Amino acid sequence: MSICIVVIVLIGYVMALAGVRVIELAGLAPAPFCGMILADFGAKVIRVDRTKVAVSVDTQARGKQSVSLNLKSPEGVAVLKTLCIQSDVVLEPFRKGVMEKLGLGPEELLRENPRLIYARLTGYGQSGSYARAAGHDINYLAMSGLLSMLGRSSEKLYAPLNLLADFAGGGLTCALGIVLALLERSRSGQGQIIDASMVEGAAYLGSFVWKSRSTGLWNRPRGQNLLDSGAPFYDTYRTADGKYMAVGAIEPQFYDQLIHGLGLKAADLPNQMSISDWPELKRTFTQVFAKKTQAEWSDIFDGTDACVTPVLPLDEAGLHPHNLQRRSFLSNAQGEVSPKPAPVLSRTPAQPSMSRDPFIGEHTHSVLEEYGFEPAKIEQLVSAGVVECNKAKARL
Ligand SMILES: C[C@H](CCC[C@@H](C)[C@H]1CC[C@H]2[C@@H]3[C@H](O)C[C@@H]4C[C@H](O)CC[C@]4(C)[C@H]3C[C@H](O)[C@]12C)C(=O)SCCNC(=O)CCNC(=O)[C@H](O)C(C)(C)COP(=O)(O)OP(=O)(O)OC[C@H]1O[C@@H](n2cnc3c(N)ncnc32)[C@H](O)[C@@H]1OP(=O)(O)O
Repeated sequence: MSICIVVIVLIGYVMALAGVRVIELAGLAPAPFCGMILADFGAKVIRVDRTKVAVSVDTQARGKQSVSLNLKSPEGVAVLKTLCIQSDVVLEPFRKGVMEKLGLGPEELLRENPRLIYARLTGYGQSGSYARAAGHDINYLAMSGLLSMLGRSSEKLYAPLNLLADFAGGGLTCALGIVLALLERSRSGQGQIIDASMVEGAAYLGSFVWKSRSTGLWNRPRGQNLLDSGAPFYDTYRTADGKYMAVGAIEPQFYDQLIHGLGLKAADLPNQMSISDWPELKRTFTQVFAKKTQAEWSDIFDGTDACVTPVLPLDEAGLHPHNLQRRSFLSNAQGEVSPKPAPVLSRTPAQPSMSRDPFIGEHTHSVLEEYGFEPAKIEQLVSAGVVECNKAKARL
């Protein structure tokens, strides 16, 4: 309690998710992101790691605590139950059926804690013939329909990193589900189960594509439409120094500014929306952009409405004046740079931890004590190999 007061005094406000207790079972990429979002906005997130593992693959552990627990032992299962009974959210990233096999399915846990929000983040969801199949982002994106639209004309399909299914359709969508369930619980007093399928999350993210098909926006083959790199005014261009500019000059008034900035004359060019002329116009833009460096083009287009921006590599994004002004990126105690949590809430913005990520099992002892385990019981669990405690000092 006193620590809580000190924190509030230091930061001056209570974060949106303060007081929310989350148990995150360690997973690959989407669930760790979901847990990090919740931690950034004030939730207490305890990641449950396996025992006998030295290094975590969780690169999104900001603000989390780590408990190292062997769920293959009945005592380990009992410990997890105790943690979940006193928590608001459990987040599990396993294949369908894994939690039930451990005796930790939603029926068991909700029976013991009816206020629990039981979030299940999987690729294919909890039902359907693929529910138990292994998969990764690219598979989920493929099944969502969206991957078929990603890629340039006459090139093969391309998954844009593992951003769309794992993180947008997966971790972020699951976090939305958790926040919605918390909001609803404040009225009903009841928890519920969240079935977050990355196929469906990614598909939902693409609602614009589905619902704009009748407009003709996607009528042409892949890579030849307005927003899929078909249009010359919505694409990237290489500059004289091998860097790139991004062009998004869709509306006529912005397109005029693009043409002006490029030093071209509208009268010498085909109409902006003459699709048959797009390949030729693209060649013209390509030649023009290749004549100046990225910095020179930025000077020309900065301060205009041409919708032209430099394509920044990760290590330059945080140094751009606009991003610096908004402090869009942060640097933690290790000097590691990463994006600040978004969006920004006016009264209670996220206050991400600046500390290093937890070592596996670093908080086993303190968390178990906090959740009511006597020191002698903790020692017994350690001796039996049910939990592992990793003393941070030994690692420094
Ligand atoms: C494209 C992305 C994935 C990218 C991941 C990469 C970023 C990383 C993958 C490997 C990493 C590298 C590697 O670790 C080596 C280095 C380590 C170093 O520390 C860092 C550098 C590394 C090079 C490192 C770098 C990177 O981190 C990597 C390259 C994705 O798409 S992620 C999305 C995947 N899909 C899902 O999450 C959907 C839902 N889940 C599933 O479908 C399955 O879980 C999945 C992912 C298919 C895995 O299936 P698997 O058979 O392995 O597991 P499950 O069936 O779910 O069962 C889990 C079993 O584990 C037991 N268990 C869980 N917790 C505990 C515990 N505490 N104690 C005991 N046992 C536990 C559980 O009971 C299950 O057991 P059973 O099988 O017996 O039922």
